[in-house]
Amino acid sequence: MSAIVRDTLARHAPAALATAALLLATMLAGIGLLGVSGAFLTGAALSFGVLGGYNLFLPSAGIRALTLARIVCRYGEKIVGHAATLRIARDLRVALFARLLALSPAQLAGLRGGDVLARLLGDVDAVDGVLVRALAPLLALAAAALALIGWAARLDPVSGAWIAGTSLIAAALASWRAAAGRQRSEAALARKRAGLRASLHELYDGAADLAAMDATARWLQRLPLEAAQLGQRERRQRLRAADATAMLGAAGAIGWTGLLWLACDAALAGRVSPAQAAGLAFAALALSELTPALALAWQALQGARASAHRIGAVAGQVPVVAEPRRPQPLPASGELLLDAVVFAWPGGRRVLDRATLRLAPGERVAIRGDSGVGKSSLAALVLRAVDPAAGALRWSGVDLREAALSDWHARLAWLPQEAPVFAGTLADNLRLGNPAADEARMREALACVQLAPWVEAVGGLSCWIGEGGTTVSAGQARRIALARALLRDAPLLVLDEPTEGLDQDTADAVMRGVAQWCTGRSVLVISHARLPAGVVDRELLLRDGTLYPAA
Ligand SMILES: Nc1ncnc2c1ncn2[C@@H]1O[C@H](COP(=O)(O)OP(=O)(O)OP(=O)(O)O)[C@@H](O)[C@H]1O
Repeated sequence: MSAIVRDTLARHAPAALATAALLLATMLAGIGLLGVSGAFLTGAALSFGVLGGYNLFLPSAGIRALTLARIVCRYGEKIVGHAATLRIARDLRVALFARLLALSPAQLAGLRGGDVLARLLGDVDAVDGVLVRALAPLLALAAAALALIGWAARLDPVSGAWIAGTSLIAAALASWRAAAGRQRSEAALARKRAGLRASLHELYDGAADLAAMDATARWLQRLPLEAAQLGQRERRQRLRAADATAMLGAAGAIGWTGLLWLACDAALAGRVSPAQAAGLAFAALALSELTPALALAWQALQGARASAHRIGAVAGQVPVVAEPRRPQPLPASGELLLDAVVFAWPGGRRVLDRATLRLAPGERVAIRGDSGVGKSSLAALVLRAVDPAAGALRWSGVDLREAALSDWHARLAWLPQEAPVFAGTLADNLRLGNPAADEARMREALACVQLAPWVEAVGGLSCWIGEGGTTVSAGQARRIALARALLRDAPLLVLDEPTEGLDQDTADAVMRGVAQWCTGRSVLVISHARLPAGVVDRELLLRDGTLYPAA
């Protein structure tokens, strides 16, 4: 089982035990209720007409007490169990999300976006219910069976042995039905669910492109097929659960018929009173009614194990960028040095080969180079999304591998190549860069990226922007993301293609504004475009993994 699932469940073990205890109390109250009722009715019927021959009050008080206890315990079990389930879901999602964040994009590259979402939602759902749907019922049922066996054995050892034997057979039947190939089929089911979710996610994400390519119909054809396959598997699972339940029900009925015969025999032989024999038979009946739940509990356990495995497959990855044991303090500002850096993506060619760059405090440097030459890879190294194979990146002499990631990221503002625009107001989007930025500062940043007239036209900073920037043009979205990066109060800015998609005049005006805004801060600009004079202090060309002064 994955460590984050094990640790999360272990943290909630007291709640799990409380749930199992309440469920056990509910079961015992139910068993006792039927047993006492059976004994009461039989005793009362047999003493009919005998004045003062039967004490009606004690059993009827017992019945009332057990009824009340059953209701209260059931209520308590629901409250405690569901609260624990929700807390487990919360903790697991947070822990898994934190693990996902620590992984480099390359480590998640093998997973479809929808699949990651499926692990965060569907698989966590399957695991969080393991207490209420599987562990608590299994524990409580075992304890209730033991309690009944103990009581029955004291009353009549033959009946006790019979209940013990039939309970063992029921448990063996349930685990046999759960074991054979079940783990594999639950894993396949979880994979199919994730696959369908991922396809839907991609359909939604790429709807415009699919429509433009006239490929929507072809894509849509896949969905019913995937849904049908999933439906088929789920039906098969349900049938298996139904047949295991029926099997357990039949075993329980046969076992109970045998017990009825044994109880009558014990009464006739005078080993127990008729009322006790009836109590025994009815209590065993209550237990046999509970045993079919074993099948569902086993199935929930297997489903949770398969999902825990899927969560572990993602969460168990070791982040390629490790945090140092004893982080070195990082100066607030300083020189960035790429010192003979060598880097290759896993399985790829050397993208950087002893690349060296010295970026003095307040200096602005542009890096140019052909597409695919490694400019964004260099930015990934600066961000420490990955670490170099040889050489080092240093900030004021401190190797970045020796510093805490959060400390380093606090010194950075980054505009990625595919910067997202989030659903919310323009102000919400800008404050992601700097939560303390006031309206005047945000307006200045927008003016710097040549968006001031547009902001007035759309009604100000409270203008709503759709998810992915659906209500703004690509160039506007790019500039909103750039303004967000500018607002961040960091000594080093890394801007990856800041003017992509802009016309030359606007691009030049934006870059002049950026240069002015960033006076005193270090800037690393990755750009295909020629920058206007004065925007950067130096231009470098990345070729064959090495940085050269640009001509
Ligand atoms: N996450 C990644 N995993 C594996 N390989 C990658 C990854 N990112 C980039 N690469 C590879 O590294 C090489 C350099 O890519 P990079 O994105 O750094 O180039 P670039 O100069 O920024 O290109 P462009 O100007 O087109 O954005 C390419 O061959 C690319 O396929």
